[in-house]
Amino acid sequence: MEKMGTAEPNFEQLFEEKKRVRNPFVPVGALMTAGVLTAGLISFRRGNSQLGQVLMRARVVVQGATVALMVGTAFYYGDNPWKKPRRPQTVEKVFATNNKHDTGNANVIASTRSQQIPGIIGSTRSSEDENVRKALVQFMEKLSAGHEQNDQNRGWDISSDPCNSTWKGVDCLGSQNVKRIVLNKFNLTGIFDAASVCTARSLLVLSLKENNISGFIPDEIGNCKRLSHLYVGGNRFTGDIPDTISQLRNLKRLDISNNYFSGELPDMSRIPGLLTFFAENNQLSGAIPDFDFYYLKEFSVANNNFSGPIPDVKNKFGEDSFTGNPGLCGTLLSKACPPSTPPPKKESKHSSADRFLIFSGYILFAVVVLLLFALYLFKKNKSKRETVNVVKNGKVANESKEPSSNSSEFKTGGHRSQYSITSAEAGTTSSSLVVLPSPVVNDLKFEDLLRAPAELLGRGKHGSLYKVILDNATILAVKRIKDLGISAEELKSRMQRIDHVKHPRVLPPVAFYCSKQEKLLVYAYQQNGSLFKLLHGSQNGQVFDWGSRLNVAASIAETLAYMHDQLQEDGIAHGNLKSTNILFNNKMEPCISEYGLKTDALSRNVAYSTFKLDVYGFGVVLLELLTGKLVQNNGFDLSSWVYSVVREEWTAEVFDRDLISEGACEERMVNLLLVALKCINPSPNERPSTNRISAMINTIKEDQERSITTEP
Ligand SMILES: Nc1ncnc2c1ncn2[C@@H]1O[C@H](COP(=O)(O)OP(=O)(O)OP(=O)(O)O)[C@@H](O)[C@H]1O
Repeated sequence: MEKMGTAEPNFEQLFEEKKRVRNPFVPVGALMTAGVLTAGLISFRRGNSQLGQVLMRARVVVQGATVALMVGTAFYYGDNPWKKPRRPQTVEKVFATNNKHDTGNANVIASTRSQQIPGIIGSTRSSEDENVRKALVQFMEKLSAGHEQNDQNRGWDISSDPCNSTWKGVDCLGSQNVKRIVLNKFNLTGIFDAASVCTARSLLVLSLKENNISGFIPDEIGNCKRLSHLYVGGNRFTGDIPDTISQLRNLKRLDISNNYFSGELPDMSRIPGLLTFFAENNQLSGAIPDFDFYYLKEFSVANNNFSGPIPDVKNKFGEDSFTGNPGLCGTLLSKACPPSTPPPKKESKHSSADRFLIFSGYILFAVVVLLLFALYLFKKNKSKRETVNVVKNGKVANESKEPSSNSSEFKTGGHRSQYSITSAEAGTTSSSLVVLPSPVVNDLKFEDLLRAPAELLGRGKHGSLYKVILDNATILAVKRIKDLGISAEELKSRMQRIDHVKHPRVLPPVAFYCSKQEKLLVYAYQQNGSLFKLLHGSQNGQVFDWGSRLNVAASIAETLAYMHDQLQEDGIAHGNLKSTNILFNNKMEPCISEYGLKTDALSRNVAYSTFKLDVYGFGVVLLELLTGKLVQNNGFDLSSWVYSVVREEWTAEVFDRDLISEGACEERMVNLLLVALKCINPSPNERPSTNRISAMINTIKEDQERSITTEP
């Protein structure tokens, strides 16, 4: 069930725009300055000295500043006049029409993207094509600068179609858009015009290995949003690796080895699912930044100038990956790190103006917090005087003697009645809240939950879900379960078992509460929403492409297989797997939520069938990914529709039209469909194990990867 609740960011914001700025305190600082100054001015002008009214006014102004802040932040994520280019722009922007693609303006991007879908807007599509062609020719001219033998640019000619002719190194992989550019050992001696090449927004693979290309990698590389493979190893690149590289959320393989890159690496942990990182033989320095070592398969930073401790590589990489960095220490290199030396600090890359804004941001932030705190104390005192807490039939209600506009403003728990628990219960059972070890909350009290305002997000068949904001601004999702049917002790051991198994892609409960009247499960709130929302919510013209869907399928299959393996003996399956229970964490990685809530798996037979139910649920998720259609009636409607279409041999009709327009490979989609059909087999015994499913999907993924990396 997907309804109500706060508006979630759209796909574009999540995947692309959101990460453009590293420090939001720059706009925050400036806007708060404006807000607080305006507050002061208003109060001063009206000559009002009553603390309450001044505070009230400040509050209004702060709210205004917050709105301005949101607008300002959106503005900042686009073309922000404060955001000065960090590094010299090596490539001038040539085509005015293309420049608008680089503005970061979501609307412009959305409209230009829709133009890329063949057949939607015919005439704009051809002018778009022409722009891409021009930009690509420009890219090649700059790459091959000064080489006579490169004339005719290896068939890269504005008058011909890159997908239909003789453009060397270009491949559209059966679609109408450029997907792969492989120019390895082309004796290229020019510079890398990322702004131009990234005009081809469908580009998945860019390989420039073993040439003599020099200069920087320009910031505009961040515009190649769909890039999954970037190989620039074996050139003469200099300068630092641009921060924008960490905006390439689809990047799987990155090779920058054997160049002259220097400076510090950006935060690579922001690229979820990076499989390869080769940076050996450069002059990179500073600490090795965070990587998602859980997923990395190949990694080397050997022969650079890195310093500080080697991060936890989860036993996946050995000494070879780190040798040749005299400043590095750690057990891998048999060189103990000095206990008191903190890891070298990253030097701030902000300009002094930025630093000033950040600093004033912090100060003003503190001032605003103090003001709000004073306001809070003032209101608390006031309400003590004016409000009587009346307990009726065990429910708490607020009754104001003198209802006023001011007092009503402070009844923030407007939705609270839906969530509130009898005061008698609150008073006697607070010790029953079990808080599991987690970085999300460490000292959560039952009273904190009761006190916090709650917003109903949805009412599913297993209960209701509330978004709860604690006093310290931590946001939680509290599931109020109906008919749990097990004792507090059983729930406790089940939750602790799930927590103990720990998989980074399973959202563990952070706390739970179980009494006769109430069963609550508390999770960290995931701002990025669910797979359901991504597939069926408003995407504002954004693309959830085949590669991303396949990654979600593979990742969930792998996670489910692990959980089933670990919890087989305990008989704990998920029990209610569906797209609303697949949530995206802050790195946009898909995570399984509400694992183990279905609690009727008590006998071996029932447990077995619950595991098979998970397989069915996963099959329906696969069908949703492939068809883009809504699930109703527990997936039964969707699976019977798919069966009927497949039986009549209209297989292509099954697939989401967005996938077809994107040019996704039909053979691989059919293969995934076959896996889905196996999973939804009406006979549970015929359904494959999750290990088998994961292996089958990985084969499709490898096949996909091979197809885009194989050189033409
Ligand atoms: N931890 C969370 N953070 C953010 N959103 C969440 C979280 N857990 C669930 N949601 C979302 O809140 C909405 C309501 O969740 P709820 O679990 O009530 O729905 P459901 O999965 O359809 O119900 P049920 O699990 O009872 O069948 C869903 O859209 C779900 O994706």
